[in-house]
Amino acid sequence: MLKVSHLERTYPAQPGGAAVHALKSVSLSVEQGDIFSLLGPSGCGKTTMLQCIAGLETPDAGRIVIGPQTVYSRAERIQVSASERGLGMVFQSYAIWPHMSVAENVAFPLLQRGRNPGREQIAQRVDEALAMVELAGYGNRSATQLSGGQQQRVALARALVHKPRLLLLDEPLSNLDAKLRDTMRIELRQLIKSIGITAVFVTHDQIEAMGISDKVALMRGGEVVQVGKSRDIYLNPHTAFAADFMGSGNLIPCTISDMGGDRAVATTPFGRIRARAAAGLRIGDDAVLVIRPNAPIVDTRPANAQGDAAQITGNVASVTFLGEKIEVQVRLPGGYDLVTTMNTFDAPAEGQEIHLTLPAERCIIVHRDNAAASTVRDAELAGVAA
Ligand SMILES: Nc1ncnc2c1ncn2[C@@H]1O[C@H](COP(=O)(O)OP(=O)(O)OP(=O)(O)O)[C@@H](O)[C@H]1O
Repeated sequence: MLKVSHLERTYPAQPGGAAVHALKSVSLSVEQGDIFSLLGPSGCGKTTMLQCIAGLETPDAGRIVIGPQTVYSRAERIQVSASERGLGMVFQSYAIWPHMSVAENVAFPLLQRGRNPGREQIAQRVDEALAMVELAGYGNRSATQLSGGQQQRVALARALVHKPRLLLLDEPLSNLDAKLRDTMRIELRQLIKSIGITAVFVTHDQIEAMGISDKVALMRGGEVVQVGKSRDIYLNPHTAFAADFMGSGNLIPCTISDMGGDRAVATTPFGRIRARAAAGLRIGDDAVLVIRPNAPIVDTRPANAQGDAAQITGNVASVTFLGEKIEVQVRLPGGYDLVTTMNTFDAPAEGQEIHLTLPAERCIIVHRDNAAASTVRDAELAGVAA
C-alpha cells in the first residue's frame, strides 16, 4: 500500500548551525490494512518521514509510492501535491476549531478541497465519519463541550471524511493524560481496524507502538534500524539500542566465548551465560547480553538448573513496589545488579538470598551499537573489552 525507497532529506544549515541529515536512505514497505508505527527517540526523523509521505515536506532523493501511484520520485521528477495524495492526517494538537460545531469541524476538509460536494453530500459524509468514530448524534455540539478523548475522535473523523486511502497519525495521543491514553490506544486500534484503513503512526512511546501496531519501524539518527512485529523486535532485537528502546531490561556487556547453532555463551561480569545470539555475531565479539526483567525464574530456594538454563545466586539489594508487580534488584557475584520483576505477593526481604534460573531461550546476545544504548554504561563496556 505504501512503499518508500531510499528517501533522503537534509535540512540546510542555518546561520550558526550545521546541516541536519534527517533521513538517510530510508526504505520501508507498509501492507494494506496494517497499522505501521515509526518509533524512535526525539529527533530521529519520524515526523520528517511522515511529512514527506504526506507531501508537506519535499525529500532530496528517493521514491514514495502510495497504492498504484508514485507520488514522489526524484529520478522521474514526480511531486504530487499534498491535497492530491488522498491522505487523512491526525496531528498531536488535534487542531479542533473551538468556534465551530463538531459537524462543522468534520466537514472542514470537504469544503477546503475546492469542490464543494453540496450540502446533502456533506451532511451524509459527516454523519458517516462521526458514526465510524462512534460519535453519531454529536454533530451539533460545540467542539469545546467534548472530553479530550472525544476531541481526538473528532480529529479522526475529520481525517476520514474524504475517504482517504492512507491515514497518517503524528503522536495523536500525546496530549491526553496517562489513563485516557491507555483507553484511547485500544479504542484507536479497534476503530482503525474496523474501518480497514492502512495507517502510519508516529510515536516515541514504545508502549503505544507495541499496543497499537501490526508492525514497527524502529528509527535512530535518520535511519531505520529494525522493522518487524513488536513482539519479534522485543524478543529478537538485533542491537543494544533496539533492546533498550523496545522494552526494558538488563543490558549486560559481554564477550562471546563459544557458539553453536543459534546459541552462544556470553562471558559476563557474573559468569558464563548461554543465550540465543543475534545474526552475524561471532566468537570473540564484544556484545551485549539482554536479560528482560521478566526472563529469570526467581526462587528463594535453590533450584536445579536443567537443560539450557543457567543458575545464579545473588542477594536482594532493593525491592520497589509497582502495584501488580514488584521490581527486585538482585546483587550478583562481581557486584552486578540485575533488575527482575516478581509477583507482589511473593515479595522477598532486602538482603535475602535469591536464586535466578535463566533459560537460554529467554536471553539474547545482541550487537553493541557505536553509541551504546543509554543503559549500557561505557565504563562497563570498556571494562569487559579490556
Ligand atoms: N525545518 C527544519 N529545519 C531544520 N532542521 C529540522 C527541521 N525539521 C526537523 N529538523 C531536524 O531534523 C531532525 C529530525 O527531526 P524530526 O522532527 O523528523 O524528528 P522526530 O523523530 O519526529 O522528533 P520528535 O519526536 O522530537 O518530534 C532533528 O534533528 C530536527 O532538529
